[in-house]
Amino acid sequence: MTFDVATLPEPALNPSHWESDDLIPPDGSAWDLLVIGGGTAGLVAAKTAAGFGASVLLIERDRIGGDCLWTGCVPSKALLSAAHAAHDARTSTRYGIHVDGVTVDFPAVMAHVRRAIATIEPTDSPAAMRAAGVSAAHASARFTSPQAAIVDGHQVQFRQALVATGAAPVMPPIPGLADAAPLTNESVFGLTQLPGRLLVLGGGSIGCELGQAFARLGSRVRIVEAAERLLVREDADAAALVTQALAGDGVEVRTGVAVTAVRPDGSAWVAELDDGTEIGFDAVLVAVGRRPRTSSLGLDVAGVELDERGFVRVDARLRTTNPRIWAAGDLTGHPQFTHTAGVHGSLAASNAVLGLRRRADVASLPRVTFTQPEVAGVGVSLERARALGLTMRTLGHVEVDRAITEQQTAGFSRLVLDGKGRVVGATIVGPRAGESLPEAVLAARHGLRARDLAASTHAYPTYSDGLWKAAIAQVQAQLTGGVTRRATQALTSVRRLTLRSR
Ligand SMILES: Cc1cc2nc3c(=O)[nH]c(=O)nc-3n(C[C@H](O)[C@H](O)[C@H](O)COP(=O)(O)OP(=O)(O)OC[C@H]3O[C@@H](n4cnc5c(N)ncnc54)[C@H](O)[C@@H]3O)c2cc1C
Ligand SMILES: NC(=O)c1ccc[n+]([C@@H]2O[C@H](COP(=O)([O-])OP(=O)(O)OC[C@H]3O[C@@H](n4cnc5c(N)ncnc54)[C@H](O)[C@@H]3O)[C@@H](O)[C@H]2O)c1
Repeated sequence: MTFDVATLPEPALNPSHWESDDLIPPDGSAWDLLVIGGGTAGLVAAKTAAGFGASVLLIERDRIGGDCLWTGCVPSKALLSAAHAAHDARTSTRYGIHVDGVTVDFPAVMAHVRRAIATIEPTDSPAAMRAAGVSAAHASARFTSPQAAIVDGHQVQFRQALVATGAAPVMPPIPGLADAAPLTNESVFGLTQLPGRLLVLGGGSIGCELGQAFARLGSRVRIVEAAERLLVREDADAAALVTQALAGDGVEVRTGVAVTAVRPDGSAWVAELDDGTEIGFDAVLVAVGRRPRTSSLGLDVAGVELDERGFVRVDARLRTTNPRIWAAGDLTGHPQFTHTAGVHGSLAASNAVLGLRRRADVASLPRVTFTQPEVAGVGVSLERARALGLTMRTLGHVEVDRAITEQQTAGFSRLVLDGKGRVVGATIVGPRAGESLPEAVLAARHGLRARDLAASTHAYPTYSDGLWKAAIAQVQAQLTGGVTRRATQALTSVRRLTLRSR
């Protein structure tokens, strides 16, 4: 079986030819800020700098909007929403609602995915950039010196520059894999037919999200993950709940094994695993991580060093080893999220243009994996909390009334607290967990304590009750232990005596 992996077909979705602005800066000599890469980091940086009155030239070689808009967050979340709708229809019997004959119209699902992209695209478009005061050019850029780059054959001088060229999917060197035309995030959203049997290499965020999406849309999905478990960056018990949900979706999860070779099998393919087993498949999606896009940029000529993993080396203020060049987003080695790219792009631009010395936040960056159940986390993980001897409060969602009313109790809310009771981490697993996370992010960022969360009334019945109840449990534990307990008991006795004597 062969899949027609076209690039996104609608003209509105393929604005690969757009008019470039003039490459000559307004003062005729040098741009205040040259931004290379028009993904989230570059876009936010360019708009921020232009907002401060800087002359800004943004260079993008493909589509403005980058991975998030075209091949990442937006299409994956749109695909997941369709898949979850199919799942809800199939499983509504538990609420006494019977839906017969759920069918998936895959081309219509993909049209929904493209509509989501097309609706968001105008906010990131070249026109939007111009409206924000940014000059944008459709070209590749390469540094030719620490203060100049070549763009479309033209030398461009800059006072400062920001590199934001993102990351690309890693392709493992498995013999025979290339012959099977492996899908990546760059091609999977161009599928026009649902794969019958989909093999997914990698059980990280992409593997779990897209593995679940395709399974719920009707593919027979197998995920092969080299590590001992899925979602290695999340708490083990959170990952276990996702593994359980995937099994419920019919996904076969194989961990601790690796594919050693791929060979053809008629019109399909077979993957050979290092435990001696084999998996037959029609299409394979590779999601084993992403490598920074740093080649062909002339970074060496510009004096910009890479770290030992190949990411652009930046200091806490996002300055590279060339003091005139900054970097933000997926190519820096910071967690690869759109919100990180945006916040760091803005921060790097502010530091560059205004000469500020703001430092990038790395301790309270949120993470959300949009499977069902959703997994949301910030700060210190369970494993690290144990190693550091920190306090943890975990509340199972069997105690959250909203979860009970929705029959979605397979989840939990966890707070990690330091010795002073300050929130230093949180993990939430359950429906819309990412929507309950921000208060934990706020707490971790501003040193709030469990008692601050406990003292803030949460609406009933919401999923945020989970975190609230965990905070209350912590406060109650403090009140019923040691000195505090003796003090409250003494107060109660005094009050009792006072009232008796009246
Ligand atoms: C399937 C998938 C799902 C994801 N889901 C989420 C999610 O739900 N939430 C989340 O927070 N994150 C998600 N991410 C991660 C998120 O997409 C990235 O972290 C984010 O897009 C990084 O932005 P960036 O600006 O660093 O890079 P990019 O978006 O990759 O932008 C870099 C741009 O630079 C351009 N470029 C490269 N080289 C040159 C050159 N030499 N000259 C000119 N231009 C150049 C590229 O064409 C590209 O447009 C997802 C990623 C994937 C793959
Ligand atoms: N919801 C989100 O925010 C979201 C969604 C998707 C992607 N992303 C971002 O994109 C990045 C890349 O995603 P990803 O899933 O490709 O990477 P990842 O790092 O999250 O996971 C890759 C997985 O592949 C495994 N692996 C490596 N080599 C392998 C091999 N040869 N065979 C089998 N397994 C192998 C690794 O052990 C790891 O678990 C993520 O780090 C994340 O930051 C975010």
